[in-house]
Amino acid sequence: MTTENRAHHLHLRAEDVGGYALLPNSPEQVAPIAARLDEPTFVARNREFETWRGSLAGETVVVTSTGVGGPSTALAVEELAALGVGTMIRVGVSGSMRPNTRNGELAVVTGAIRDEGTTKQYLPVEFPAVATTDVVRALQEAAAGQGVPHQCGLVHTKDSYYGEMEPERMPLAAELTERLGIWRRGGAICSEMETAAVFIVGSVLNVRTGSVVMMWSEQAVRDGGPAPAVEPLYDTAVAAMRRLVHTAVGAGVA
Ligand SMILES: O=P(O)(O)O[C@H]1O[C@H](CO)[C@@H](O)[C@H]1O
Ligand SMILES: O=c1cc[nH]c(=O)[nH]1
Repeated sequence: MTTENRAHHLHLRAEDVGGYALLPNSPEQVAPIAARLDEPTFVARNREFETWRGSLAGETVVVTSTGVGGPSTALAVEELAALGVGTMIRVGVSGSMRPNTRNGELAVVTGAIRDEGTTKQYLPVEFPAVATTDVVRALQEAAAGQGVPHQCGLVHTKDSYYGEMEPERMPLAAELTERLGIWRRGGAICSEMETAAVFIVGSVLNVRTGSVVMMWSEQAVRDGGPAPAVEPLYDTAVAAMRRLVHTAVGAGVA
């Protein structure tokens, strides 16, 4: 905490947050997600961390950007948890690892392959990075309820975007390519850069966590074509959070 009782990196105070957080990656994604909450208000910005606050069924929900990758995501989860947030959902974009995935399909993530460095400073690799069951269920029900095509499964979390996109360019080309093949054969459905940190830091701090990521099809990634529309992703994440809030306050799901 800073001298003004603000979290060191997020610049938030305990009274700024409630029990729930949605975690996109980029500051530009925060306001559009917060616009789906009641009474969205800008709260703070420092470095890559921008936070807006709103509410669902009268409960405070914050939307905070995590920045790219494990280190900054771990900071965000740590500081939000210290301020009292107990439920967090990552909301992002990923590259599909399955040939028949449609461009823009969602992945409701059940677990993450820890092919990154941050979480190894929390728990040994034998410890699984898994989502919390009721958050997974809320995300599945929200996607189904909105008619959004989705798959449920494992995500690959890595540190090097270009190591995934252009492994052949790297000195470690053979190893990177082999490992990507291994994750595919093991059943990974897509690849991104933050979910393992959300799940592992969440486990250590006793936070409920989930992750929903939109998948670029392999062809769209290869073509560098336009990104699929993110509205179904944002709608699904907010609808899932609404379900979790309604369950907690004992109201029916709207
Ligand atoms: O679309 P977002 O959520 O930023 O996430 C994906 O895109 C970034 C790389 O371009 C990585 O952070 C990866 O996880
Ligand atoms: O393929 C992709 C697309 C988005 N983000 C990633 O990390 N990988």
